[in-house]
Amino acid sequence: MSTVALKEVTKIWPDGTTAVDNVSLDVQDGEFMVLLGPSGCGKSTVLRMIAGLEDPTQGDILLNGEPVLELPPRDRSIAMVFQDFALYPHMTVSENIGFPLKLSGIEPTPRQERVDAIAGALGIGEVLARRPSQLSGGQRQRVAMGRAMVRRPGIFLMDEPLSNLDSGLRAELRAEITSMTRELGVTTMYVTHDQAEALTMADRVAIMRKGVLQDVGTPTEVYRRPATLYVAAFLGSPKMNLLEAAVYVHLDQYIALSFGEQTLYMPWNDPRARAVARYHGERIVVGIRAEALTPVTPDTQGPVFQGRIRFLEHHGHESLAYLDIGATAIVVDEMSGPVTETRSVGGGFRKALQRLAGQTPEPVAPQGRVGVLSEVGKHHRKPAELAVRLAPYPAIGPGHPLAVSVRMDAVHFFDERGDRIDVGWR
Ligand SMILES: Nc1ncnc2c1ncn2[C@@H]1O[C@H](COP(=O)(O)OP(=O)(O)OP(=O)(O)O)[C@@H](O)[C@H]1O
Repeated sequence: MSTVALKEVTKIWPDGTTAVDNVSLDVQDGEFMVLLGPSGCGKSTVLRMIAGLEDPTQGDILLNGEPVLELPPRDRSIAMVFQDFALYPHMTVSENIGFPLKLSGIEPTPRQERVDAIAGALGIGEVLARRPSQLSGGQRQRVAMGRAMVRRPGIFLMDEPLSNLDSGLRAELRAEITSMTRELGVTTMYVTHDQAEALTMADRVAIMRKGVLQDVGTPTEVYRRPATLYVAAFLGSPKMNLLEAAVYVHLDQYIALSFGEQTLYMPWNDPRARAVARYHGERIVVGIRAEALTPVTPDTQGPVFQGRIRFLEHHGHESLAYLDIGATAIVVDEMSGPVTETRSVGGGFRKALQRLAGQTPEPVAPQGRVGVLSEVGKHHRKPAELAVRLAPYPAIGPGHPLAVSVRMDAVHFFDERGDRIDVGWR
């Protein structure tokens, strides 16, 4: 059995950089856990601390339930593969893979049997007699993995092992790595900044930003129900549409979400209504993926945006239309956090709120809190270009009006800090 547990682990470098900030994470026996996040978010530091190559500043690391911070790397039953792996150039593939076994004193015959088995599993059985210089990049990476796996470690750590390979080979090796680790039942932690890699390979994904763990879940969970605005913005292609909306509650009837020129209504019996109602008179971020938008005829009733196509992108199997709907988009900056807006849009919302307030006998637009989003979140704003999926090469083009219906049950809500509003949602 091999499990990994990080307990409130923090790593602060001597220059004061906080690379990992209070991260707690449990990896189950045999699980394939992917650490996902942009460059510099602390993924490699997490792996290196588990391997024993760095010490945490605070917190504890447990392997199989036992604290290991006092254990040197060689006693942790861990194998690690990096992006920049080094093979011994003067040794054959077979000797490279078998080298760790030789070091531990395993006799030539059982050693060769294990080398042959792992080389077969990795599809490099034919090149065992070659030297590294006679291999392709993909074959070399397989040899590096073979060398790491041959000692049958309890835990396998991989740090962007495919990033030097071309995209075809990456896809091929992805499938091989996951099937190999599952077959061997080895607990794996895999670092990548590539969301496609994460979503296709992982049993669970842990998403990091600036040292902070943002979300942990199965690929379906983090994609369908992102815990934070950051995760919502990071996952998916095209990116989730993130629109700023003013919330106005008509008690026991519905909640109006005003996007400036257009309004969507959430019925009061929607399970998320009470959570969203707490933001009455405030601005929130509404996330809508392209797949939750369906082109409809302009006179369609219900939750519909009326827009005009600003531009089209053709992707062969589909086209993406980007619609101007008179709304404001929130742009989450991946690395440095949300940045200050460059264009004032507060007036639009205030007007919208006033308009909404006019519809009710008791106007309540708490001005003090309207604007919190720009002050606290400091998100970057721009006119929204609503991404909508269309059939390939549609007959309509830029300037054409287009109405899209919104699947309200697939809409996400985030507060000004970027936290999901409907808690207890998974
Ligand atoms: N030895 C070091 N001394 C000081 N700062 C460091 C050191 N190693 C890493 N850092 C910093 O710690 C932060 C996290 O780095 P880390 O390598 O863990 O990120 P990462 O998510 O793995 O990035 P990448 O995908 O680019 O490898 C970064 O700000 C990095 O500059």
